[in-house]
Amino acid sequence: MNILVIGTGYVGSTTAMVFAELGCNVTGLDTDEHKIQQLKQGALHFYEPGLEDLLKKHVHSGRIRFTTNKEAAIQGNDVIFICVGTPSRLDGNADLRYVKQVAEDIGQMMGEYKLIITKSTVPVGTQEQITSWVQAAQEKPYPFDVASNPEFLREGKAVEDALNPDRIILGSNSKRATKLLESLYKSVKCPIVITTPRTAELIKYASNAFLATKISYMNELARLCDEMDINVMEVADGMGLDPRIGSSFLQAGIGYGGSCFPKDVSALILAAKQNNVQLEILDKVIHVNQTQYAYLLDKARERLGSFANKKLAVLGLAFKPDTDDTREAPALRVIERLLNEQAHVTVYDPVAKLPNYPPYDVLSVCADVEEAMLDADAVILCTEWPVFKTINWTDMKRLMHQPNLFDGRNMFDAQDMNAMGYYYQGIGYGD
Ligand SMILES: NC(=O)c1ccc[n+]([C@@H]2O[C@H](COP(=O)([O-])OP(=O)(O)OC[C@H]3O[C@@H](n4cnc5c(N)ncnc54)[C@H](O)[C@@H]3O)[C@@H](O)[C@H]2O)c1
Ligand SMILES: O=c1ccn([C@@H]2O[C@H](COP(=O)(O)OP(=O)(O)O[C@H]3O[C@H](CO)[C@@H](O)[C@H](O)[C@H]3O)[C@@H](O)[C@H]2O)c(=O)[nH]1
Repeated sequence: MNILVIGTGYVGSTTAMVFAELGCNVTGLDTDEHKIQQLKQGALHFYEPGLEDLLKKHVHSGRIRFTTNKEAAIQGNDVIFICVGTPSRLDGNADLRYVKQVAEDIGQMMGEYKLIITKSTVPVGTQEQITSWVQAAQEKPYPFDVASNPEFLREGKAVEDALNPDRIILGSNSKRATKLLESLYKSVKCPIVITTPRTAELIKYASNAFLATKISYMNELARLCDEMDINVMEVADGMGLDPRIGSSFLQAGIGYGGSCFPKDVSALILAAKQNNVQLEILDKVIHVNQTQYAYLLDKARERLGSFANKKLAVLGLAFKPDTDDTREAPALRVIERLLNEQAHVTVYDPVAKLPNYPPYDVLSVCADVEEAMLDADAVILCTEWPVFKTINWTDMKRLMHQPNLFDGRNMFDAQDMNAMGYYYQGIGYGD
């Protein structure tokens, strides 16, 4: 089967790879000439373990090709996956301008039947909107279907998640589309849920919001654990053994970030408001998340007296390990606050770069952990990169001005760090 994937970011590139692995001929289309040039060489324009190797394999075998030529790409493929971004607008709603552009392009350029499938995360009702955008752009009424097939991959684990999904959600109200979609996914071994497009769209938001809720619940519980002198990780271990609760997403820390949870929780709250329903739990989920980084900084400020003229080393910029993505990363909020309070800030991340806009553009990422920690009054650890476990913390202590470690990801054992002479504070470790 010939497949067109529109948008070659995290989701688009991964989707292209999945269908090439399933034996389809895939075309990846993007408006960004630079990304397409890189992809044509088999080089990925973002960091995602394992994905580049698979892309290279399929680019070299000719299973995947990349282009910026919309017309040829749309006319040459009957199955089209929309994988463009749906960022937050200022009011918190999803910005559908890229999806609309793609729908209009398809409407204008199609010359025969197309199955249009939305993988981007889009609000309930978008399938109907896409249908009307395509129709409005058509010169002749060629037949088409629009289906919803939300994506559930995690950054850093995109290959694993996309090749072995927990479930495939197919939202379709056309028999022809459902049949085509089922045949596309026939060799994937996981439950396939066939439902309406609106239900599929809501399943995506409801899933992300639920996971975000688990995290904020644990983060709030961690604050209680600090007061009660209880280790929140032991509480999580005990809770997680109950299969009704499950052991994943119970890790307390400095809060969730990324390109999905923050925007999707806000978009769901707004969608509910527009339907006269207030999702009060989710309002609190956001509040806890937005104050969690400050909770860790309060502990650090208390210890140091103030941040003014102190040297603070921030370890980890990415919103989670194994990605270079810093969208909504808690580390950025930490850095901004520290700079506002006149601290000298150094930063180290093994992969991610600092944004090139204020206030971050005054800093640069250190070449190594040693450079970041030299003469530091404290370390604020924001991302649990495995490489931080391999640091020789005893040697590092000698480099520091004061051995204070504030661990926003609960990576280390408090007793071990204390034994090495560190003043150590995690989140929800007790005192
Ligand atoms: N990143 C994730 O882990 C993830 C996981 C599941 C779902 N999603 C959802 O999938 C969607 C895409 O996310 P992403 O992280 O891959 O986005 P991204 O920003 O990394 O990539 C989007 C790509 O679309 C391209 N694009 C924009 N307009 C275009 C157009 N008119 N024609 C062709 N290409 C165009 C951009 O140049 C960019 O390369 C979003 O809705 C997101 O919420 C993301
Ligand atoms: O117990 C936990 C688990 C995660 N996080 C944080 O939560 C954020 C999101 O992590 P994760 O969900 O692993 O990464 P994403 O790539 O954002 O993936 C989420 O968002 C994607 C985009 O919608 C979905 O496809 C995925 O299913 C969903 O997990 C990160 O900042 C993590 O540090 C915690 O603080 N504690």
